[in-house]
Amino acid sequence: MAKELLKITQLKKKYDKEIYALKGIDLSINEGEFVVVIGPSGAGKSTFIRSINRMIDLSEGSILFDGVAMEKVKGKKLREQRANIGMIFQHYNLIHRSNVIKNVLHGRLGKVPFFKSLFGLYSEEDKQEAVRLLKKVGLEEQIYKRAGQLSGGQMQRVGICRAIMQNPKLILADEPIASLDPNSAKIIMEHLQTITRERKITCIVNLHQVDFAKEYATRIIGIKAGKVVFDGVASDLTEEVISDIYIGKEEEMTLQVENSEIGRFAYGEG
Ligand SMILES: Nc1ncnc2c1ncn2[C@@H]1O[C@H](COP(=O)(O)OP(=O)(O)OP(=O)(O)O)[C@@H](O)[C@H]1O
Repeated sequence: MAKELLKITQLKKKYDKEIYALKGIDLSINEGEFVVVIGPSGAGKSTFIRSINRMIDLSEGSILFDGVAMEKVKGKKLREQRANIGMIFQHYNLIHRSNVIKNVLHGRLGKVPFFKSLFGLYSEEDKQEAVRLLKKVGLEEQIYKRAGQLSGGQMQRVGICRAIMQNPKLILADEPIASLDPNSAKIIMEHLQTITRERKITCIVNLHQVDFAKEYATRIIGIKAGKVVFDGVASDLTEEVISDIYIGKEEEMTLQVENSEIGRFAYGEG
C-alpha cells in the first residue's frame, strides 16, 4: 500500500479580518501521486500550495509532511523539512547572471554546509548529477550559458532540474506553465511527469489548463472559494463538473476577482 506523505487537516488561511482564502481543506496525499490542482482565479490554489512549505503561514489547521507538523516547526527543523520540498515557480526564479549549471546546483543549498555553497564548493558527484539532469531535459548545449539568455521554456527546464537536485520527497509547482506557449508547456509537463515518476517523487501542481490536468494528473483536485469541491481522476472530471468548478454564483465570482487583484498586487506577480 502507498505511504501517506501529506496529511492536511482543516487548513484555513485568513489574510485579513473578513476573508478566508482557504476555508478548511482536508486532504491526504500519498507518495508517488501526481496531483493537479485546478480552480478559478482567486480560488486559493496558490495559497494552498504555498502553505505546504510555509511560504505562507496557515491560520488554522495542520499540515503533516512526512510525519512532521509543518505549522509547529521553525529554525533548523523547518529548513530541513523545506530541503525535502522542491519548488517550481511560474516565473522560474533563476539567478539570471549565473550560468545554468550553477542555478541547478543551487538546489543543493539546503543540503550542503553554508560556507561550501557560498564558495560554490559543490562535490564532483553533485556536478555530475546536475549535468545528467540537464542532459535529460535536453539542455546539454546550455550548461555554461547565463540563465538570463534562455527562453522561458528552457528556464523552466532549469527550474525542474534545480528542484530535482534537492532530491526532494515532494515537488510543489505553482503554475509552472502559465507563462509558456502550448508547445513549451507540453514539454515541461512531460519532463515533470517523467522525472517525478522515475524517482517516485510526489508532485502537486497548480494549473489553469484543464486539458493538461486531465492528461498528466493521477489525481485532480478542484478548489473553489477556498474549499475542495472535486477530488478524483480525469475520467470523473466531466464537462458538468468543470463548469461547476469554474462557474459560480455571480457575487462569489465578483468577490474572487476583486480579491484576486489584491492577491496579485501583494505577491508582486503576474
Ligand atoms: N497576500 C495576500 N493578501 C491578501 N489577500 C490575499 C493575498 N494573497 C492572496 N490573497 C487572496 O486570497 C484568495 C486566494 O488567492 P490565491 O492567489 O491563493 O488564488 P489562486 O487560486 O491561486 O488564484 P490565481 O489562479 O489567480 O493565481 C484571493 O481572494 C486573493 O485575493
